[in-house]
Amino acid sequence: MSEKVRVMLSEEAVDKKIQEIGEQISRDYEGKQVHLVCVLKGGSFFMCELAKRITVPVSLDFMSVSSYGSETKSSGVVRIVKDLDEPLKDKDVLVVEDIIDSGRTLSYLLEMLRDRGPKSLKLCTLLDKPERRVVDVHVDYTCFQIPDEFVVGYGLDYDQRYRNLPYIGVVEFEDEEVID
Ligand SMILES: O=P(O)(O)OC[C@H]1O[C@H](OP(=O)(O)OP(=O)(O)O)[C@H](O)[C@@H]1O
Ligand code: HPA
Ligand SMILES: [Mg+2]
Repeated sequence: MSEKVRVMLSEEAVDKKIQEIGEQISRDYEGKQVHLVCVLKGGSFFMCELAKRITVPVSLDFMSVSSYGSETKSSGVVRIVKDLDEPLKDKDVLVVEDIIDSGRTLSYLLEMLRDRGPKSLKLCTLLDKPERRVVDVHVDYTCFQIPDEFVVGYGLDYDQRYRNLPYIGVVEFEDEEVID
């Protein structure tokens, strides 16, 4: 089997939308400092691009939770692999994710972060696959709603590969040509 990636959202389309969302966040948080919480690894590319486009003061922190392993669907088990360095008490926290799929990861995470006493807690995602939702999650900022296809690029992986693609694509599998 060989793989190729079909483009779903071009680099230009993604960049343009991140700029728009960055401007919207800058307006909504005017006069405040926004504390971005990146969910590793998937959220890292989006978080960096988004942070560059926010014009109010920004601070950053990172956490890592694991729910998928090398599978293409959620196991439903969410495990904290790396916790945040800083407390969230009285901060205006914006969680930054690459994708909301079943909603299991974020519903678990938001509940846990809310217990830490942030002044406000909002969620921003690059991609949302509403058809796949199993657990309800309120998303404050969504760049793109996409159909139920397994996507890669801009931080999203297939078995840890393709995160570095500067666009969103779909991996297509093809049979190798048989050479005799
Ligand atoms: O809505 P859900 O069904 O819970 O799926 C979304 C989560 O799954 C992926 O992370 P993954 O656990 O694969 O880790 P990664 O970010 O390191 O790739 C993705 O980055 C989201 O965090
Ligand atoms: O479509 C996806 N691609 C990569 N990782 C994911 N995690 C949940 N959904 C996806
Ligand atoms: Mg992943």
